[in-house]
Amino acid sequence: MKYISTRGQAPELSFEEAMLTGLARDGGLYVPAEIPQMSHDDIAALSGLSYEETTFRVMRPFLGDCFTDDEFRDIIAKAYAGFDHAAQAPLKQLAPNHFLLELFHGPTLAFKDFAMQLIGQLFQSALARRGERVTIVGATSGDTGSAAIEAFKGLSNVDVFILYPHGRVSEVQRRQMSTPAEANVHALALDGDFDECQARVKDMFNDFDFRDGVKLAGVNSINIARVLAQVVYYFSSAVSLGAPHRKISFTVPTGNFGDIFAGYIAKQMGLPIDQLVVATNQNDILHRCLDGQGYYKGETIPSISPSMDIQVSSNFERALYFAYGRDSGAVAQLMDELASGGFDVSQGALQALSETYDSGRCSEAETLATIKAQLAASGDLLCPHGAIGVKVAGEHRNPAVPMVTLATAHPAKFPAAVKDACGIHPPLPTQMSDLYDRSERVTRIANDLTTLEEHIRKHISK
Ligand SMILES: Cc1ncc(COP(=O)(O)O)c(C=O)c1O
Ligand SMILES: N[C@@H](CCOP(=O)(O)O)C(=O)O
Repeated sequence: MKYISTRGQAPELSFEEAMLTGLARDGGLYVPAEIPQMSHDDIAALSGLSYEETTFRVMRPFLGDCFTDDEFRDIIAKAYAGFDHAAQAPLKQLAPNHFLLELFHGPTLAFKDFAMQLIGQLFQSALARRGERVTIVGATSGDTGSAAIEAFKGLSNVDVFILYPHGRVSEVQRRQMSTPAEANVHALALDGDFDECQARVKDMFNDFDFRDGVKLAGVNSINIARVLAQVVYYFSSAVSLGAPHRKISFTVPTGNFGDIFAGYIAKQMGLPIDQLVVATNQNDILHRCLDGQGYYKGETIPSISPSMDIQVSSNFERALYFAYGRDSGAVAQLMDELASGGFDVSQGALQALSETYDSGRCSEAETLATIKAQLAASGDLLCPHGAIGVKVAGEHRNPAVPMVTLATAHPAKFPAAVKDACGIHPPLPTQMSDLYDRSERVTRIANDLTTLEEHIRKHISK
């Protein structure tokens, strides 16, 4: 199994190499050269299996010969042992044929734990075998950072630096990043927005002296292993609702496009997905683009769903790569145009995108109203991101096809917005009930590449 860059100018890599590399050296993103197929019978055979066994069967073909079956099973078992629900990703019925996929039962209460816990184990195993160490640098609008810190804290062969936009994450998200005491994890509050955090991370990858000097690795969804781990819950949820014998639709609260792109891969593998609906907040660049208005960056407006306050949606590059028929030259050209403001999508590619994705947008007022209405209707308390999914799903779904909306975070991560919506202050689960009492360790830092690189060089373990 080989991985190739969306921009076509970087070496082909194995799964393990792609995972440890992060961004391709031509600035592109790795994708599988071929997408493994699961037959109708392979999918039917997932029925009744544990989440761990489903992970093994869905992900195994992507790994090639990088890990043995026994190693991979052991890694999966460790990754999902800390989830607080026996089903890891349980489904709840919200309304007839509308289901909520709860992805917030991991240690940091967001869907990021599914991939991050797994790649934390994969990194440890690969680095120990190779006798190597890496410096992980990540950008976060709140959830990737906390999940990465949780997964990698205390490891001797990894230093982790997480850039988050100062003042633009929830207090719970910030504290999850700033309170771990382990010396190998570092929360950096950048003077800028998420897009600037992500741009500086990509700048560091594109500065080869720095990249090679500190042995840079990435755990954002630029890392294909992150996305592949997220493919699994599309299979587990669809099968428990009757796939492959019937079609299932999904609505995904979307920002950096990693989660919904995992749904696209599941569909390409053979999962009978009817609709894949992109749900955006007021930062609706993806919705406008899928609506045929081109991909043009605007100002990011802070919202009550801060994790989705994104204009430069990194994985959209992967979606474009497939929509342009794997034309890496065309993708490279679009990404050049994006650097100077934006681009129009060709008619053919737009047609391909619209055959795969539907999209909708949810305003701030609609998000609040959905939290309140869902609580009244079914007793379920949604986080603002999940609420955006529920609202957009309601507008797009075909009532004859089961719709699964992804609940990407626990409401307790965004208590102020939830309280505003319905008057309830969702309590933190007991394992983190003292989060507000723990002391914080954050470095405020300028949005400047040289300053960041100096800071990282100075603080990596020697
Ligand atoms: C809670 C939450 N919901 C939705 C998203 C959007 O997911 P993606 O960036 O994979 O589109 C994020 C951020 O990634 C998030 O943290
Ligand atoms: N919403 C994300 C943004 C980064 O996304 P990623 O999937 O590329 O890591 C966050 O919470 O940080």
